Amino acid sequence: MSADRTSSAVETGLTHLAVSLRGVTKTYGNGIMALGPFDLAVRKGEFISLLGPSGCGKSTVLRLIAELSAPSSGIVRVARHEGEVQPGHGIGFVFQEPTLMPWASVRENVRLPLKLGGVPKAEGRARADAALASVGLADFADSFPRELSGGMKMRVSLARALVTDPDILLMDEPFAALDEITRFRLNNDLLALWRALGKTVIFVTHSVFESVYLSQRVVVMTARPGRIRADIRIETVEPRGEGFRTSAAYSDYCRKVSAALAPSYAGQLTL
Ligand SMILES: Nc1ncnc2c1ncn2[C@@H]1O[C@H](COP(=O)(O)OP(=O)(O)OP(=O)(O)O)[C@@H](O)[C@H]1O
Repeated sequence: MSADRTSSAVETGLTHLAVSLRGVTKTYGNGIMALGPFDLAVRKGEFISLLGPSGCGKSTVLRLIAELSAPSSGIVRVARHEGEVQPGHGIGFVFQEPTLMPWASVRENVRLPLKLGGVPKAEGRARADAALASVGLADFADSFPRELSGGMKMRVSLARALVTDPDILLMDEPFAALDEITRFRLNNDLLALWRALGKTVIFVTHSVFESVYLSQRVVVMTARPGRIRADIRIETVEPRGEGFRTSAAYSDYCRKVSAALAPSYAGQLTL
């Protein structure tokens, strides 16, 4: 079966949902069964994290949603705007590596998706500058990637994903390579952006702490083939900030998520 994608949210039956995966499996050409059966429903505007052991299929889930890969069985549905025709159009993807073009300015890196989409240059530059401003890099549009820190490069990557104004942001371990202070700052900035822009975010991470801090729901997966082991709602006073990181509720959620991730280690987690 192939992904089921039609041109409007009403037709896909996804009135309140941004993404729906039902009975989805994925077996790669080499015979590895990466996923499933896997079921997931993500509400519009929701921030969820996928957490699970290495190789359990987290990136595979993102690739299926972005239509970079087709399911072996089951149905993948993604809500679309009326009139949206190109696959992946309403989706922004951020990877662990910023993958910037070293020869191009920051502005031109961010403008790339618009350039590929045929948006006129002046409009593209204005939109790239606005996206850069939204991630705090208004003053770096004319810089080159080699002049930026790791955290700033990741901000550029985020701006490039946001520049097309996607409804859904897929983030595959975006902050894993950054030092902890930079990571915490980017966590807070991402939350502020999410609150301001109302995007649906599906965030892959290996970090229990990061998943609990960021998400409204943490979806814990089993080892390959990945299935859902636990779906844990994180409820706290919003907007959450640094106070949440040091709260008893945060520690309790981290323990709960760790217990779901690796039941045998749960008792050893000290915070
Ligand atoms: N294109 C591919 N061809 C063959 N096997 C693949 C392909 N992509 C992924 N796999 C395999 O499928 C499994 C799931 O991979 P995936 O990258 O989705 O896991 P993951 O949970 O994101 O892993 P990690 O946490 O290590 O990044 C792994 O065993 C991987 O080796």
